[in-house]
Amino acid sequence: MTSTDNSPRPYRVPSGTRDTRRHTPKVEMKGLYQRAIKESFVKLDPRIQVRNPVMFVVWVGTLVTLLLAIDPNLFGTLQADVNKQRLLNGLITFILLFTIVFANFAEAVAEGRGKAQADALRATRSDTIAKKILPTGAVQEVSSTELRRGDQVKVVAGDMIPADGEIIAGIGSVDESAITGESAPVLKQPGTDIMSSVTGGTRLLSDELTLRITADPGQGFIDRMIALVEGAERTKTPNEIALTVLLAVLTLVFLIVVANIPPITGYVAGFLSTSTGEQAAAELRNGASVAIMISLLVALIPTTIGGLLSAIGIAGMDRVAQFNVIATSGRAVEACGDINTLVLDKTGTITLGNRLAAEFIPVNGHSLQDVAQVALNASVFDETPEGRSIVALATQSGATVSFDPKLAEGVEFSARTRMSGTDFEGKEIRKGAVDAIKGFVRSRGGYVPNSLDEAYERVSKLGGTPLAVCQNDDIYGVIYLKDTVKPGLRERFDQLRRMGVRTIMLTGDNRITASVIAEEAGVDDFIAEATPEDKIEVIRSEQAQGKLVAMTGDGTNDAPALAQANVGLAMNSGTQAAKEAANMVDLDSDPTKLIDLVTIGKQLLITRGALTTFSVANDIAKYFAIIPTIFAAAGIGALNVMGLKSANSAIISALIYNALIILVLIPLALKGVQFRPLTADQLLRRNILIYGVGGVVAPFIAIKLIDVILPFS
Ligand SMILES: Nc1ncnc2c1ncn2[C@@H]1O[C@H](COP(=O)(O)OP(=O)(O)OP(=O)(O)O)[C@@H](O)[C@H]1O
Ligand SMILES: [K+]
Ligand SMILES: [Mg+2]
Repeated sequence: MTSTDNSPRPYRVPSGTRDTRRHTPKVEMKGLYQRAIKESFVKLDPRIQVRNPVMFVVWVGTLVTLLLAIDPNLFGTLQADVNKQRLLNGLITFILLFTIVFANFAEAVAEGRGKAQADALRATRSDTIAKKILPTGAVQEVSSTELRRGDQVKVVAGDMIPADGEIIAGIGSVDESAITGESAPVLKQPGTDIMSSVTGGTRLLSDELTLRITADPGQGFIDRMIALVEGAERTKTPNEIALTVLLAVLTLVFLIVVANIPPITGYVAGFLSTSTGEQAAAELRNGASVAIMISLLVALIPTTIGGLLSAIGIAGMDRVAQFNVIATSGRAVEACGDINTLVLDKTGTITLGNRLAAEFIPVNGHSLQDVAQVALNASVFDETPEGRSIVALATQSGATVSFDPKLAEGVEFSARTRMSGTDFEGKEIRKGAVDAIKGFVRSRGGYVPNSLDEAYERVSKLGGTPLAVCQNDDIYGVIYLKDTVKPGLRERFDQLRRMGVRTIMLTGDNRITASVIAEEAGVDDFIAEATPEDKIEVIRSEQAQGKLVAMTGDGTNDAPALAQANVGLAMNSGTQAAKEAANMVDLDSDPTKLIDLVTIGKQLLITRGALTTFSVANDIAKYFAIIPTIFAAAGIGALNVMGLKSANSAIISALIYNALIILVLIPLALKGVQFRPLTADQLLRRNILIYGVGGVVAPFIAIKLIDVILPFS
């Protein structure tokens, strides 16, 4: 028989700290910045700029100031030195151009990592020769691009797996480092939900597999990954659209404000020319020239957030990818940040998942040897890790299979019956959930001894899974399947609670076991004896209360629930059905990663909120810094609280600050603001305090400094 050493659910014990769980990017960072600098200029294309209303206003403004640098009197004669005006307008054009270039650079750097990753992936996707199995049974060598969904192929050790597929025969170890970056080989085998699917572009290291192809050319997992990391499918999320609309409205408001300044200054200048003199009036009219008004407009509209918005979104998806999770959309990543309820299954998610047989407990007057014997007979065909561990323990206890397996028939485990077993010579041998076996025995006129409940309670109170074993109507005993709660989970659930996320454990196991494990792991709630239908029902009822639900799963019977959840995280080791239903796939098959994803999603939302707050606060501060200086130039000095040198110096300083702040904030946009596990309300208050107040103060200080440094009079 197979040994139980190979636990098919790979699990790395979480260290609690994030960085060891994070994968170092597999991409070459060298050249990324050079490429981004080049891209920053390519992105000046108006067809790209027009997608971002705020930056497009800057783009149009740059064009107009460029024309004004060539002919300063384009919109009417100014009473000023033409060469001086030309120089000033040229300088403004230059700063505006770099405002756009810096914003482009932010986006290009954010995209760069994905592009490099896509190139690395593309290299693995080269055409390979596949051994196609013809209907006659003969094997024909064809190009992998000729394979279609439903074809069968043979793969031998050393071969590249030609396309995504489901194993129908054979067991083998696969090197999946091309997609996961993890060099340890992964054992693959058919039958069970777990580990039966393989990905095109990975390599078979040992043995031989027969596959059924599940994806047409260009539709495979790696193709999808390339499209995703490259951002080909990146569309604005609903949140991003809402924010873009808000920013466009703000831009319009400032456009109206700025457009009203020249009439006002013109009116005031009229007075000045008769009272103070013609010189002051001219100063004021020049101060409200078209080039200056464009500069003012750019300084006031939310260019900081407008320039960084897409970089923040791309970086969020990238952070998810660095955790080895493939998200199908930016929307899925954002949804993680809004999650209220996290649904986790017990076995393999909360516990280590290698439920191994630890003990046989006889009941009903049977001997230990009898239980081992019947348990072995019941498990001969059971390929689940539980089944194989029972075979191993029974064999250790000296039991041997007492019939010819060729004459017997296996009864596969199903989550609905919660039983599995063997039929031979008219005997029905079963093992399964205690309730299920009780029902089975009673329906055959059998009797349920009290000692069964004692054994059942003993195992359950230890947090173990009790399986009852019977032959026909006779209950033999209980198998104690031992499982361990993963270390460090309590802290992670506490953290989620502080973020306002409720955790629910779902299990097919009995109530006592469920409550013991729930207590030990520190989840908020649990549901025991859950059928696959119950899983969807739980998600639906949470959603009916207006909550956003996330769930992890790996089995085919998890697929409907994964599709129903707002965030469905499928394990890469799981079935194709689960992976297709989910909107995220974890390449490491570590279900607790959902906790990291919630953190990443929240951080994405907070980063966007923080930088929006900062940007708008900045613009308000700039308004009060610049407007008074324009009037001060005409001798209305009381308004110039900041004591800036001149109207021109104030404008240029503000513009330089406006461009540089984008560059300065790129690292923050890409890395995300510092994250604390707090509720949304607490985070909002914290953000307004730091980024709102900071956003008002920063420009005053920075503009004053630049003004002092600038060689203007
Ligand atoms: N191989 C098996 N043979 C017979 N019975 C089993 C087997 N595996 C599990 N059972 C019984 O069926 C119940 C449901 O198992 P299943 O693994 O489907 O649970 P689940 O719904 O996925 O929840 P979880 O994985 O969180 O425990 C188990 O609690 C156990 O009593
Ligand atoms: K601005
Ligand atoms: Mg399960």
